[in-house]
Amino acid sequence: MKRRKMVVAAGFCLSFFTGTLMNLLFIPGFEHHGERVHRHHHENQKPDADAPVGLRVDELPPVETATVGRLPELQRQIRERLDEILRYRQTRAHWVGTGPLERRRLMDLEPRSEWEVYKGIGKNNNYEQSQPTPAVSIATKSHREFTRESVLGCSSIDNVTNVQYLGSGYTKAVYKATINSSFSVALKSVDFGGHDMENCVKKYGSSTDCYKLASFKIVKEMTLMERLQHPNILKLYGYCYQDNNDIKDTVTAITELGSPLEMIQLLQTPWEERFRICLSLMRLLHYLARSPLGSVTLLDFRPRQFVLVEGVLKVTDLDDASVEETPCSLSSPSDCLMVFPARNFTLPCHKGCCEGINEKRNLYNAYRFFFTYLLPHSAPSALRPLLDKIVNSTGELIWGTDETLVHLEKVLDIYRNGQYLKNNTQTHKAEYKCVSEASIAAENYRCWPSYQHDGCLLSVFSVDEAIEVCESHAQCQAFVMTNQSTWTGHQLVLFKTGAASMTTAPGKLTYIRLGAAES
Ligand SMILES: Nc1ncnc2c1ncn2[C@@H]1O[C@H](COP(=O)(O)OP(=O)(O)OP(=O)(O)O)[C@@H](O)[C@H]1O
Repeated sequence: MKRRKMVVAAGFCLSFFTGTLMNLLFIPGFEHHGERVHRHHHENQKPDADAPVGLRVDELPPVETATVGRLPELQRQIRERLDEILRYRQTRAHWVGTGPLERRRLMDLEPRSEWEVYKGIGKNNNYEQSQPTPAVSIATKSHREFTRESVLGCSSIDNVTNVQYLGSGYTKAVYKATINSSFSVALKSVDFGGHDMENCVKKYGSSTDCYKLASFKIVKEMTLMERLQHPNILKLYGYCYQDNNDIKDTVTAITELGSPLEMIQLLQTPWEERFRICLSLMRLLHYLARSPLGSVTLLDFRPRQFVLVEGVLKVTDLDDASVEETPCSLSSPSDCLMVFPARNFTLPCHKGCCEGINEKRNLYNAYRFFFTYLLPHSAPSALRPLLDKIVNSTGELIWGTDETLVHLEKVLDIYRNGQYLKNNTQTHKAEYKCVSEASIAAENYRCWPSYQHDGCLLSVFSVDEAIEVCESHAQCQAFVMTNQSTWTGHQLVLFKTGAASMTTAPGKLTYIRLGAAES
């Protein structure tokens, strides 16, 4: 009990700290740059920078400090957000899971007052009492075992260590924390000092209600994480409701931990890794186009909405996801106009809805934020025509997610099987001597794009490809076939300027260019 209070206090301090940090870091124009189409948008949502023309976007009224008579409006917004969450939870047609959160959900949806329904959403107090989290076993279990068997709750985050601030956006603050000294998670909560809370309190003067509105974004995100199960959607491990000093029932989502996507850094990583990100993204969009909840669009598609987990791209920010179809009438073609900064598209109106608008918006955003930068750049030359076709077809919205994914999977297949290599009939200029169980300790040189900062570590399909690479580098006199491989099964090879520092190394093979210094 005492410890819980301390954690609550710590949580409050963290929120305060984040808020202060965000205030210090606030730069005008920091807001969103994704487009937005949503019938329930209102002034407490993030501002639209390039919302599509012709689609229904509410006007954002100026922020006012006068709060008198405005609370019913705030209540309406809370109600709308709650209704949206309930819609996601009530879509039973494609019901997939039977996890503990969902079992709680069925109990939670018994008709009660609005406040009770709110408090019931995702609240796991009963679950915690009936099935205490086996804290001791956490240390010995893998993520998969761990999350399949248990849902994390307040008791799991009571004694977290290594708490580190990861980032924050308009509404939420995210921290990295270690549970039981062994299991790293991300903790997401409402940022008390964030723009969302600050603007709302300024306008409506009720921190309790503003918190409720903001926390529904986290509840929506948790609901979607639970309903949309896919390897490229961040896993929800659990959640905790606890009383804060001022506000009752503050919610913390406990999710899989990732690392923020740094586009500049990505441009410097090997093509194979960048291709992996694009393929992960496409697999995600393919799933979202026909998800159990319908066709889901990510209204805010900036790279910062995604994180990397062991090289795999996963979406983390789902509070701007929407399954709403855009209504249209045949007499008004502009209803289905999608406006992006560089170009516009008009989609067909079919049975009162803009056909495939959610899927197409995701695809074009994948093109403009990811594919153009990450796909063709420094790809194996034999794959360039295929990759260019993928980039062009998504940029023109010629293909849907099905076809785009088929083409990306085909690229993966060609790459995995080494079919991108030129016919190996060509003879190599030099002869190489193979020394088994050996490696070269020093004699490194730098190359680009290397998997290692201070050496030339590249992935190859075969020894022949390694020889080709070595012959294309003026410094290369030897190379070590390591026993490590990349996600495609390609082998990692360390290229060297010589073999003077050769040592015994089980499992590794060293190739020395004949005529190179060996002593
Ligand atoms: N699971 C995670 N692992 C690592 N970092 C994360 C994780 N979730 C979020 N982040 C980081 O925290 C930041 C804020 O999280 P999030 O996007 O959910 O907040 P938000 O308030 O909805 O932000 P936005 O204004 O972009 O919508 C993200 O940009 C991301 O860099």
